[in-house]
Amino acid sequence: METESAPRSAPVITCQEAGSFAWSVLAERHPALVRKVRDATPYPPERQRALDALMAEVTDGVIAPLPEDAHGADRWARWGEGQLRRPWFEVPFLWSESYFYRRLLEAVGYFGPGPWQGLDPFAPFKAAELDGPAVEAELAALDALSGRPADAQDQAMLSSALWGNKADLGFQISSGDLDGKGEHLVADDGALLWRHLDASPPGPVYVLADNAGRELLPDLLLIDRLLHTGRAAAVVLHVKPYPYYVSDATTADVVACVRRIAQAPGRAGEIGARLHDALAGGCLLVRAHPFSCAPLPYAEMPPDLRADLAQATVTISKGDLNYRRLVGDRRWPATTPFAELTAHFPSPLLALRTLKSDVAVGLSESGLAALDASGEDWRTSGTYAVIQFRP
Ligand SMILES: O=P(O)(O)OC[C@@]1(O)O[C@H](CO)[C@@H](O)[C@@H]1O
Repeated sequence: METESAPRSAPVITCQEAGSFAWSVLAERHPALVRKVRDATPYPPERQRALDALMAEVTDGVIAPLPEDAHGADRWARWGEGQLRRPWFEVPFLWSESYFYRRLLEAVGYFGPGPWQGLDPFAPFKAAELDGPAVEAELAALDALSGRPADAQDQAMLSSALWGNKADLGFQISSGDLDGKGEHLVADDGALLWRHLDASPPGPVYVLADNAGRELLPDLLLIDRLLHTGRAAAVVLHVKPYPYYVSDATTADVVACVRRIAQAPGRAGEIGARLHDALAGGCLLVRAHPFSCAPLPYAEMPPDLRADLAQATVTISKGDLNYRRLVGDRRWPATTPFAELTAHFPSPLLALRTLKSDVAVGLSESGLAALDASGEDWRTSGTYAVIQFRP
């Protein structure tokens, strides 16, 4: 039985159960991703052999450490204590999925030395998304928005940043769905964010970024709104230090998105110019901390990152993976309070997340009952979302 002093616990999610969502990621999504990476970039035979070896290891082998001289090998040896040399499907899902991306980069020679160093294996997918017609239409819609009342503009920016999270390329590999039909917000603390910001002296707002392209574009529009309305004195955007989870944003992706917005006509172009100036002037700061690609929950963040985030008026966390890392990738009862599981976080916190994995918390009893009665895969379909705030 839970007592007041005993911290909550719940089983950690692993990939062991055949047919489970986590199992499908390792058994199906990752092989499909490796095929796509090979189709998109003509890697030479030795790189392809390394990819084959990785896939064989995931299926039949045990988790091998990185070579001793590999980029971040020490860090990964530390993060891997208790997980290395075990079968891939037995270790925590959060850990195996994250390490898979690190090993994929090793296989394609991303960290070098050598001629393939620095080539983002996911860049072709990210670029195609940014060049697509949907982006043009989304940016053009900003012209009509500028005539709306200020609070409607706030809401629209928050909502776009939330639903932009559906635009995750890893998710599309298995679902093929990005049309936005049947979306439902099952927890909405959006008003609490605006109230919190309006009641606080303008300080730094932190954003834990998720995907590039069609998610990062609305994130940047929201960032501009926070800066332009004076609610944020500065914004600190935490991105990934290297390509990760297919479409996760790196500094290069931020620059590409700001360029794309600035090239658009009308209001979007104006916002793009402001974002360019905010970056150049130091009001919009980009950080790429190694822990952003760690296979661990945020409760275990290192002291330097904790001290950085503690300065935030509020931290806005984007996406499913960040959410799993915030609350812990466990089979929590879905009514477990969000505030309780995120009490470890060093600043007020807002999570914008579409549900794309088994973790769900902070739901009401009645909301949960309705979701369970829907007969849908509501935890993983990407059509349900939450906006959850913890002061
Ligand atoms: O963090 P994001 O981009 O919202 O989602 C990442 C994701 O696609 O990856 C995992 C499975 O691969 C799931 O947690 C989730 O569906």
